[in-house]
Amino acid sequence: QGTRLGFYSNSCPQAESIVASTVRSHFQSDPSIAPGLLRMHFHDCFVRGCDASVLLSGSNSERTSPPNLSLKGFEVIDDAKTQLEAACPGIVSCADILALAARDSVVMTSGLRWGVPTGRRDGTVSVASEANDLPGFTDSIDVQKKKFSDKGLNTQDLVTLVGGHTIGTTQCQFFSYRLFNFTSNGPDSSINPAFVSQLQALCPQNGDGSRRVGLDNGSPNRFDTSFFSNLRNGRGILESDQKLWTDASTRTLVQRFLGLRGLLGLTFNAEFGKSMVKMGNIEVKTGTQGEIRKVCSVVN
Ligand code: HEM
Ligand SMILES: [Ca+2]
Ligand SMILES: [Ca+2]
Repeated sequence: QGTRLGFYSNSCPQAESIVASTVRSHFQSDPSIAPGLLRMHFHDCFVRGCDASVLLSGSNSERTSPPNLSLKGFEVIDDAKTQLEAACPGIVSCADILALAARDSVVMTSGLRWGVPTGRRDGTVSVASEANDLPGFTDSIDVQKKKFSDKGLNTQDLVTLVGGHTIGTTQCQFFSYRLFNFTSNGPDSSINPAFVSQLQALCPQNGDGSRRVGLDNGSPNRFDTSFFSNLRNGRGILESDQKLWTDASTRTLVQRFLGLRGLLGLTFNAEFGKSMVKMGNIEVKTGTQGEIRKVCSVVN
């Protein structure tokens, strides 16, 4: 693939521990950085590969595109980078810092640890319109599958990785349209009726669209299978999430994560690491491609 475990073991042996301690200390003062960093790595990898293009600032950069406006955790990456430049100048890429920080974020929320292959190099281009490669919350399962397969990820990777919504929050504006006049008969019928009223109370019509609600209403701070149980119970928050249950082709995978009788079980936390390694290798730059940025928000 071009990346490998322990790429920095000789050139910067403290690299992984510096990232881990930085993530831990920020997490202790603000736990919301864990879902923030996981989502940021996904948004990086789906646009020009995992090359830290998402971190570049500028008037027409990816950061200015709608799905990236609510990304969180840039200051964590900058903090880790500052420490790494002091310890091993010019060695550790921003793309690797982000990949490691995403893994450490899952560990902080009680997920299973996986080894992150490293050796990514940083890109020099970031274009807002390319964020179109990212899936949207109204996308059908066919479109979600297509956007993942375009990046070399299969249907199992899709269901597994969207399971990242077991932590973190969404703003009301991304799902409140499901609660009121979704059809002429009212709310989206795939939402459990008892849950509709709870969500209406959290996100009233004409209320503050930037208010935040847990994507996994059962355990928003814990990396577990509760997100998949919710889908089974009509308690998915995003339209795209609930469709993983309403569509037969992805429902079986959700059922396998839930260990439902008669199906070959799949262990979510173990599969998550495997799919993250695949996602983390999307179109990576290695060797002499790209550069090692000195500051993660600007090219050298
Ligand atoms: C069909 C694919 C996906 C769609 C449509 C989607 C959409 C969204 C949306 C709309 C939000 C709310 C953003 C906000 O309100 O700020 C969100 C949050 C989040 N997404 Fe996804 N997502 C998808 C896949 C993924 C994947 C593959 C991962 C990670 C592996 C991921 C990780 C997260 C996390 C952790 C959050 C919470 C962010 C926070 O609390 O700051 N998502 N996603
Ligand atoms: Ca990228
Ligand atoms: Ca959870």
